[in-house]
This record gives sequence, C-alpha cells and structure tokens, in this order.
Amino acid sequence: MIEFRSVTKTFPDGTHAVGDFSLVLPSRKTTVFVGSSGCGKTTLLRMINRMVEPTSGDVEIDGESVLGGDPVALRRRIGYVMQNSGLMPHFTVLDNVATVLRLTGVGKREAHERARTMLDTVGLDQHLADRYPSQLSGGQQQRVGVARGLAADPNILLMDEPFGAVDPIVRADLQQELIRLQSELDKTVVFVTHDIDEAFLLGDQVVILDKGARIVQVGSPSEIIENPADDFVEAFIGAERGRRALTVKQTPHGAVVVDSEGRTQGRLREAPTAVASDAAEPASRASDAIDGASGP
Ligand SMILES: Nc1ncnc2c1ncn2[C@@H]1O[C@H](COP(=O)(O)OP(=O)(O)OP(=O)(O)O)[C@@H](O)[C@H]1O
Repeated sequence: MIEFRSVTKTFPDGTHAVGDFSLVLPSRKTTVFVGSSGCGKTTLLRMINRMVEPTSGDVEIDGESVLGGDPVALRRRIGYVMQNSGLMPHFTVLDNVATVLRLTGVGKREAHERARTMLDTVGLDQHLADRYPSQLSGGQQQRVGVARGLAADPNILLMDEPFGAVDPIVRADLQQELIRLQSELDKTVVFVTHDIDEAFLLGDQVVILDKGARIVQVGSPSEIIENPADDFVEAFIGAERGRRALTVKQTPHGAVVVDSEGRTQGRLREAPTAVASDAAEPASRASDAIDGASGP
C-alpha cells in the first residue's frame, strides 16, 4: 500500500504544484491520477520514487516512509514507465530492458536471460532484441519501456502517460495488454493520464484532480459514473454527452442502449437483480450491463 500523508510540493520558482494531498493507494490495484494539464499528476507520481522531493508531508510504502532511505535504492525497486518510453538510444532493446538488473549487480548473462523473458511477457518478438530503439515503432518502444519497468520484478509500477504518444489503435492494444499483464502480475500500479476513458478502463481506483492536485473525486469507475461529486466531475467525465450519455430505446426485439449521437451501443439485458449486485462489486464497469458494448 502507498500512502500520501499531507504532501505538498512547491517548486523553487514558487509554483505550488501540490497542496496538502492525502490518499491511500491499495496494493495490487491500479490507481489512476487523471486531470487536465498542469494539475500536478506527474509531480505526485514522482514523489513516490523521489524523483521529486516533497516540500512537506510524507509518502509511505507499506507503512515505511520513502524519505528515510537512499533515493537511488528506492528508485531501483520501483518500476517506472514514461511517455516516449525514455529508452537509451545507443542501447539495444535487450540492454535497455536489462538496465535496472545490471545496475543492481545482476550479471550480464542472467540479466539478458531475464530481459528475454520480459520481452515475451509484454508480447514482443525475440527477433527485436538486438535492435535499437529508433528501429522500433512507437508501440513497440512503449512495450520495451514496460518490459524495462518490470524487469527487476518491482512490487510497484509507476506509469506516466505511457500510451500518450501512440496512435489510437496501438493505444487500445497497449491498454488491453496492460489489463492482461496486471491480471497476471498483480502489481501495485500508479498510472497518470489526462484521458478519462483510459482512466475508467484501467483504474480500480480513479482519482480526479484539479489544479494543485486537489482531489475532486476518488472512487471506482462505477462509483464516479453513477454518482459524480459535482458539476466539474460531470463535465470532466462527459456524463452528459458522447458515449456516456446513454438512453434506452425500445425496439420490437427488446430494449437497446443509444448514445447521444443516436448510435446504438448494445442491447439492454433484463437483469434488475444483477444491477443490485453490481453495487457490491466496485470493479464492475458500467459497460458490463450492456451486451455488445465495445468499451471506450
Ligand atoms: N521543475 C519544475 N519547476 C517549476 N515548476 C514545475 C516543475 N515541474 C512541474 N512544475 C509545475 O508544477 C505544476 C504541476 O506540474 P505536473 O507536471 O505535475 O502536472 P501534470 O498534471 O502532470 O501535467 P501534464 O499532464 O501536462 O504532464 C505545473 O504548473 C508545472 O508547470
């Protein structure tokens, strides 16, 4: 479990990036920080591995302050995946993935072996191992970034807009891959995005932030969609428009669900009892009740 305790961050130039932020991020779940540009998402993420030092307050991992020990050792036991992959251009794919292992003293042979396994884990073909990052597509580079973040088998994986720079089709593919990976690996994932659909797709816990990393609402996707805290959240999640502004339309073959553009999204199942039990299952998605909805 990661816990932020009254954390603030003011940068040396006087910018108040985070003001009094407190939150528990449960273990083995995905928490998504979502909010518009400059609201403090990256700063929050980087305070977990001390790439940014808090001005005041504390961040704890399993009850232990991250501020007590050596920041370099801390960073090596926390996976980090960033936008544009952050791969080292003069290292091969295999060497990039093996980096953290090598830094922690693992021998070259063993590190490469482990790196090869990681390529399989993230769905990358072995023949890419000897290529350089510039010889890969954007989506492949991001997969290498994920493999590198996971190579040392960290309990915590921090992901900062990891799929922000790839086209929508590749992005959807990478999102599904992350869902698959998470179900296999069971990490504590902290994911930053400004895309609310991505947040709802990936997050067990979604944290909607406003300027200064002020928490506007925190909850499961279902909780937020079913009960937006205020007008800000309602506007942010697009509750009144697009794919979430759904209405029921009766047809000769039963009720269907139609979006705000008039497109039929799926067939409504008659399951009033299932609706009641959904409330007890926070991980359920609104789309679960819609037969045939393709998801965000
Ligand atoms: N090193 C820095 N020095 C001064 N101000 C900074 C620094 N890093 C970030 N900031 C400022 O702190 C605020 C929060 O930045 P942060 O990068 O955390 O936001 P964000 O929500 O991740 O934004 P984006 O989605 O655009 O990446 C912004 O106003 C930003 O300009």
